[in-house]
Amino acid sequence: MSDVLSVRGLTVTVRDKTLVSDVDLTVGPGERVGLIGESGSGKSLTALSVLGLLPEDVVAAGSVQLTGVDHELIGADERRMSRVRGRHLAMVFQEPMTALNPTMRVGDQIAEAMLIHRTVPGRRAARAAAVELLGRVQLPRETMRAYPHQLSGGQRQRIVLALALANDPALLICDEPTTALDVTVQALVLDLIVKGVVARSSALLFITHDLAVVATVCERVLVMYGGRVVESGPVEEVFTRPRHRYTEGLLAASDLETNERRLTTIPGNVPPAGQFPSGCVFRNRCRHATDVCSTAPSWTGTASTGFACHHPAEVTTHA
Ligand SMILES: Nc1ncnc2c1ncn2[C@@H]1O[C@H](COP(=O)(O)OP(=O)(O)OP(=O)(O)O)[C@@H](O)[C@H]1O
Repeated sequence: MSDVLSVRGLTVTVRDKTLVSDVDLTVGPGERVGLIGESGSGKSLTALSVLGLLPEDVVAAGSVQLTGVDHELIGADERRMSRVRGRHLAMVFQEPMTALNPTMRVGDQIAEAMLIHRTVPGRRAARAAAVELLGRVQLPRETMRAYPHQLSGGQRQRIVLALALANDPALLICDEPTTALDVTVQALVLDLIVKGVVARSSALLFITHDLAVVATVCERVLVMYGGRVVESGPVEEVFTRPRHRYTEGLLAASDLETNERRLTTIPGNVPPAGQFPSGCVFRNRCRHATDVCSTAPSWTGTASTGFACHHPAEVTTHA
């Protein structure tokens, strides 16, 4: 099957300064791809180029193709891009308030997103679908009547996720979606993002500087440095056998343990990397990332039955 997103030779410039150079990037159907790199490495500009949301003085060149859209996205005018965004391509940014209308009830905002793109037959169906979407992000029906300011940061980000997924986009782009959230709700929002894209077979491009999050959420990763992609590959491969010196440094500076190191520290019935059941969203990491499981690991299970991480707060089964 052909790629959902295909970025070829993307270069971003401001006046005579090149900020992103010759980036190639693909995301396959249903694939979850991470884009990592230090601050200023060009991750957000790459995403904004795909979304057609670059600031006025910043110019993108190259090619961006999206499945289901029969025109080139680079250089497409705002009229065309507004038909693509929210329908074929959706996004969740760091700050949920920037994506929400403060004067409108959130139920109406979700319903409106479907009505604008005519993916539902009418207002009644849109409201019913909005209630269902709220349920999928674990918010009660009553949330329909809430205004954004009446909700917590985590609840708002779940509304933004419901909005983003409302029209079953082929691709969801998340740029640091949990960075501004309290650590206690970060894991829940990440889990809902993964469940949301898996349920819809949507592809995911996930931007973060947090390697533990990439290991939890993504299957493949691209590493950016100085506006270029310097390394890419399956997450386990890049994180255990980095080829580029910058990736090595990034790993060393993070609190992410390599599979090898972690497996030697985890007692019990944990198999070597690569033997985890295919389709296991969290692979050999629990959703609590390194904080709890690497210091007090407690894994049980076998390759045939799946694995469970027994965290005090909850049990995550990896099947
Ligand atoms: N409008 C602009 N004009 C000039 N330079 C810009 C503009 N926007 C971004 N840049 C520069 O482009 C480079 C890449 O920025 P970008 O926001 O893509 O980085 P990033 O990897 O997403 O970083 P972060 O993780 O901090 O968000 C940075 O050096 C930034 O200062």
